[in-house]
Amino acid sequence: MKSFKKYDHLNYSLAIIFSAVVYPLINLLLALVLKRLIDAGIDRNVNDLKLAIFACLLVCIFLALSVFISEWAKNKFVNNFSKKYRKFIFKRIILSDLNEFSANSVGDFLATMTNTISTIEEKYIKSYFNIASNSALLLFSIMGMFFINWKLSIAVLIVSLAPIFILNLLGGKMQATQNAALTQQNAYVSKVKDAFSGFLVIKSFNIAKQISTEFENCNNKRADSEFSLSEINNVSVSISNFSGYLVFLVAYGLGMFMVINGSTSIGAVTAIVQLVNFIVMPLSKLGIELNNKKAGLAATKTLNQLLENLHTPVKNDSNYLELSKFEHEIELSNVSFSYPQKNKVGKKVLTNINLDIEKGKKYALVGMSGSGKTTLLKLLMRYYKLTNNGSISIDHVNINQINLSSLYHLINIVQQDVYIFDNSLAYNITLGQSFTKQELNEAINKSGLRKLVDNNAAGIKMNVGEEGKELSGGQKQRISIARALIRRTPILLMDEATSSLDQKNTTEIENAILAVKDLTAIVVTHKLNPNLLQKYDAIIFMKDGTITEEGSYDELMKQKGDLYNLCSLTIDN
Ligand SMILES: Nc1ncnc2c1ncn2[C@@H]1O[C@H](COP(=O)(O)OP(=O)(O)OP(=O)(O)O)[C@@H](O)[C@H]1O
Repeated sequence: MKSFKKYDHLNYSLAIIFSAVVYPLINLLLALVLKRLIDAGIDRNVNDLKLAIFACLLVCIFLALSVFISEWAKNKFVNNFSKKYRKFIFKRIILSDLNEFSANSVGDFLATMTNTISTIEEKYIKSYFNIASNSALLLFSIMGMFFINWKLSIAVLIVSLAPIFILNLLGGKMQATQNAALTQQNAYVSKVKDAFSGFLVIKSFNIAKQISTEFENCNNKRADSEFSLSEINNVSVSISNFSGYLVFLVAYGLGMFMVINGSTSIGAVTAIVQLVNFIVMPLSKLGIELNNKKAGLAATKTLNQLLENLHTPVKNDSNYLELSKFEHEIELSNVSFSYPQKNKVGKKVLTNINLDIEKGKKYALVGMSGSGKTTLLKLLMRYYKLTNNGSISIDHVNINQINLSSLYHLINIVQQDVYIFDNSLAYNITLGQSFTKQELNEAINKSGLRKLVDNNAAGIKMNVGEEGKELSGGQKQRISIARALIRRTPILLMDEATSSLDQKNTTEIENAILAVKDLTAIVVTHKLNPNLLQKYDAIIFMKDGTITEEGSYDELMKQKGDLYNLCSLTIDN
């Protein structure tokens, strides 16, 4: 809890003061004025009785006020905690590196942002306050009882404390069961996510029945683990209830014996029974809350394990260089790369790549499937960091030393798989950043989206649906191209960005990119159109993770090497 207080110090302190100090104190006062009231009645002392009634009324008002303030402050704290903690976790996830993010499934993150955080809020945070207030209530009530009659108090205490030991034994089992329940809940969220995201595959391959069976297994395990949890809760509540009844029996029974033999008054027994209420109730709640806290702790551990694998974002980016312009060249020197793998060394995907990319030139990156073209672009985007093997620099500055936001002002990528947000067409191009109307129109025209905009009554405000379901594959790719063009970064990477477009549209878009004078572009393409390839300053040919040829289209065709062979293969087919 220590680390959670920082989310709202003021309301945390208010809640603790009112629930763990003010409320139990006033409660104790109520028992004492009640004793005065009953004894005044039995003594037939009207003045004392009037005074005691007035005092009781005042105490009741303060009691109600203190409950209101402590609940308000507690809810406010939980509310602020919930806002800030979710924001903090979301930021940690969204700012993580691509390889750290890919080490977990999206379902894991979804479950963390829903189930795990809710369990921490509901079980850990709320139980913390409840434990504090119930412990204080218990302590003040015991003190009051001892003050009124210590002998009766000892008997009541012995009966009250027995169930705590029994409940404590259940705590370990509770934590293990909660862990298991959380794992099942997370698996359930992942399964549901997979089923709905892969709806089209499920329909097309006729596997709805099999997926339903998988869901049923997962759902049964989730429900069973929830039931095990409720069973342990049920046992806790029953033990607490039974001990509660027993405490009343001892307080009333023994108290009345003491009244008969004249060692205490009826007022004192009533006050003690009133205080017993505040021993029984907190005791039964404490058992439950201690178990809740253990369950909440288990969720906190799960979340911390996930965060441990995500790097802490650097607050002060001053260690990194700001690069505001691209003036000369990108240099790849001895670049070798393997994708990071858990507990083993991954297969080498790139070997000793040496390449100079000059400002303003256009390069076509060509090669067989799996030869490493996409990987090369990913390294230029610094999605993965090169560690020992080689370096990539822009204008002689190693990209590992450039701060990411300034790097992405220089370089941008259009990928084959486009993620479309459930928002308007304009939002999907600007991504919520501000651009002028003219800039937006220019990007729409160059990416070939004009017809789509003009044919829709809502124009650029048209909603494209969840994951762009109201768009064709080609339209999604055009949006991705518009996203890159509007940003006018001096370096543009295109990874089969026109694969869903026909030859005419591909030619139009590639021509538009080739025509941008100062733009440095690397375009991965499988469409080996001689008319287009001739327009590139150079063609880079990749094979098995290495560059085997580099030169203009005419030079490479004359060489009759890899490009020639690939083009012949394409024409033959
Ligand atoms: N995230 C990854 N983890 C491990 N290996 C990967 C990963 N991504 C790609 N690879 C492997 O790296 C190699 C190169 O893949 P890459 O996607 O760079 O090739 P490519 O030339 O772009 O292929 P294509 O033309 O089919 O898109 C392949 O053998 C692939 O299996």
